Amino acid sequence: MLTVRAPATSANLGSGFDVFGAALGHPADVVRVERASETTISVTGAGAEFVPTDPSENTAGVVARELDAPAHIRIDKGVRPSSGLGSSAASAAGAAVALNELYDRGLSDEELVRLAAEGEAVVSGEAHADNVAPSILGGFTIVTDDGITTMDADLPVVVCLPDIVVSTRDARGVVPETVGMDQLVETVGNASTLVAGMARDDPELVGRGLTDPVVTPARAELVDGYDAVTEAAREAGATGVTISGAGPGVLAVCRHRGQRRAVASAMVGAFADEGVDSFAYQTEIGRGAEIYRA
Ligand SMILES: Nc1ncnc2c1ncn2[C@@H]1O[C@H](COP(=O)(O)OP(=O)(O)O)[C@@H](O)[C@H]1O
Ligand SMILES: N[C@@H](CCOP(=O)(O)O)C(=O)O
Repeated sequence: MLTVRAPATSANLGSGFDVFGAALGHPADVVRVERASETTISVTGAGAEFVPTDPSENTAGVVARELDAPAHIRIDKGVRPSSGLGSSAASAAGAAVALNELYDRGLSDEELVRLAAEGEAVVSGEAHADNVAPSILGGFTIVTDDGITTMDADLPVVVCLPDIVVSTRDARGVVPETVGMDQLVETVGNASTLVAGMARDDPELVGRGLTDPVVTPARAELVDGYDAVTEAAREAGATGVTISGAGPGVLAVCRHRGQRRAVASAMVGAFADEGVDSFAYQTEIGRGAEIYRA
């Protein structure tokens, strides 16, 4: 038996649609694997009732199939499904790391990310790796067709999770198919600012770089109260705010750790004013998947 803790992640970070991602200190999925002749899956924890146990529909089961590594897989969900916090990716990442170790396959980090992305494809319809990369590698990640760049980053964040469901598949449906040159220039500028901010652990630059004129405005329509929550977080001191992944989670970058409480409370309060219950994680950019032997 082998246990892996695979963290939640926040993809896109506004200006880096389908490219940027960051591991969060918490929450996380815990994936336990045991060799078996056939793969079985059991799921407990947050939103377990919404997670399929058929291996061909579960991201962890698809990873086991792709790696030809049958196992009894037990998933304890810390990351609520359809949250924008990479829930399905955390299980895929945890399974990839765990089964690679259990079966001694010796895959490289990059191979593990590609394998976990295949698991993700069962949910979103395509193999995007911007959640599985940070869940496996930790820190801030940049995923392109040419490879993965990782960066350690020390940044306090709040992620507020409203009690509404937005599936990644639906949220991909509202993304505009074309962009104008002005929007392209603005996005490149903001993405560059964000990367410089990550390299310097500078919350002002990262906050500025979170702004995106294309994807986030389209998706904000799916998140009740998004504008009010953004304004409240900024008033409480956040340097920048955006939708986490495909939503409905909302991510705010803070200047220092001590500020997270006020930002979290402002965001929860603003959602409540719109009649939406929510929970805020006060966290930071964190480590990638970790193996525990039991
Ligand atoms: N191991 C898994 N953990 C969570 N969700 C899973 C898993 N396998 C399949 N799913 C499906 O993935 C969907 C959630 O994924 P997604 O929409 O990408 O949300 P998130 O933003 O939280 O990743 C749900 O419909 C769920 O049934
Ligand atoms: N780049 C993807 C990321 C989806 O993240 P999730 O946490 O909502 O699964 C997208 O924006 O569609």
